[in-house]
Amino acid sequence: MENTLAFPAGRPRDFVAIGRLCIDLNANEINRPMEETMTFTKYVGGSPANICIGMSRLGHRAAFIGKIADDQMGRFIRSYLHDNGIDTAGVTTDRTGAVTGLAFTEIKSPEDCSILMYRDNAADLLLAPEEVDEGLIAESKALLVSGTALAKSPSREAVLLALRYARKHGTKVVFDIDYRPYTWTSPEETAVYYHLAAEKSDIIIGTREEFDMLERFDGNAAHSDEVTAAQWFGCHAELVIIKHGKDGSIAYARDGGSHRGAIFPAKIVKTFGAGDSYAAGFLHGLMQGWSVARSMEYGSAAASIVISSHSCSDAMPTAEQVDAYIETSQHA
Ligand SMILES: Nc1ncnc2c1ncn2[C@@H]1O[C@H](COP(=O)(O)OP(=O)(O)OP(=O)(O)O)[C@@H](O)[C@H]1O
Ligand SMILES: O=C(O)C[C@@H](O)[C@H](O)C(=O)CO
Repeated sequence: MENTLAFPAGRPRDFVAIGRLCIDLNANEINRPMEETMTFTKYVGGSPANICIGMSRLGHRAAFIGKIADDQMGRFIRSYLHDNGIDTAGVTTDRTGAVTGLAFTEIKSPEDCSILMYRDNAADLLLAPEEVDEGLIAESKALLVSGTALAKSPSREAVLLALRYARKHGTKVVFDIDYRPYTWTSPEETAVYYHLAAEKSDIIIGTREEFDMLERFDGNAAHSDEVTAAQWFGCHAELVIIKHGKDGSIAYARDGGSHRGAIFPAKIVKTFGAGDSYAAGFLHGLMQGWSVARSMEYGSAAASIVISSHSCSDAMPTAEQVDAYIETSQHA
């Protein structure tokens, strides 16, 4: 299954992400409920932030468009992005007293993990359309849109404007559906706004459940991956990737090709972070011009590295780490 995606050439930046910047507080006392957890380790979090950090770790010139709180957590996030080589010129600071979203993670067992979200008055959802830098998008080969940023205004309008800029400048749009129920008011609202983004996207990545959210009004009652792919090829999509957890992933191309990606073995600490690291590894491969199958393999290896780690952002691997993981796994 060949990679026919033609990312625009000759641009100063490879990748720009728009959306959530938050803080992960991952339980240190794992394999127990959060009621029994007394200490946490702080990491930068937020799905698009994790993916952007992953892309930068893999050697890409990356930037972020978002909003942080005017407090210690906001300053920590900005410093971390900067220290990881990410251009933060597009990250604005809220001046209204908004706070940083917190993601408390509970690791009851390697397979039983959950996230307790504190998202009231989160700064990231206050990103306004006039704060979206058209030049950042025009100068980038790809724009990553993370679905949760569509959950509330004015972030919703900011994302829709970013999509317009991307289409105007030929910047490839990657829509990571990223459904997090805590921010939405209803599944119907979610489906309507997800649709507006998916219709303008070149690559759509999501789990089966996330596509079901997106396609709520589209009659895919059988939850068919093939029906999902065909629907989005009718819009702008060139690639549709459906993630299936430990059962791997499947990719469909507009030209009719498809490929089922396997997983790599992992000494799982926690399962979350798999999607973000998979997306970073997969997009890295596509932007290198690799085949879809090899890109999926890279994403899967990156995912296994991150789910074998305590953090998401901190654990995002370099290309050398992914290469070594693949090499070791193939000889195991
Ligand atoms: N238990 C596992 N073992 C090995 N690889 C896994 C496992 N779970 C997920 N992966 C890999 O990560 C990819 C994405 O995982 P998943 O389908 O859970 O996405 P997600 O739900 O978006 O992840 P997240 O939990 O970060 O939200 C899978 O397609 C697979 O390649
Ligand atoms: O995206 C979120 O809000 C949660 C993330 O911060 C966390 O790292 C995670 O769940 C990654 O998938």
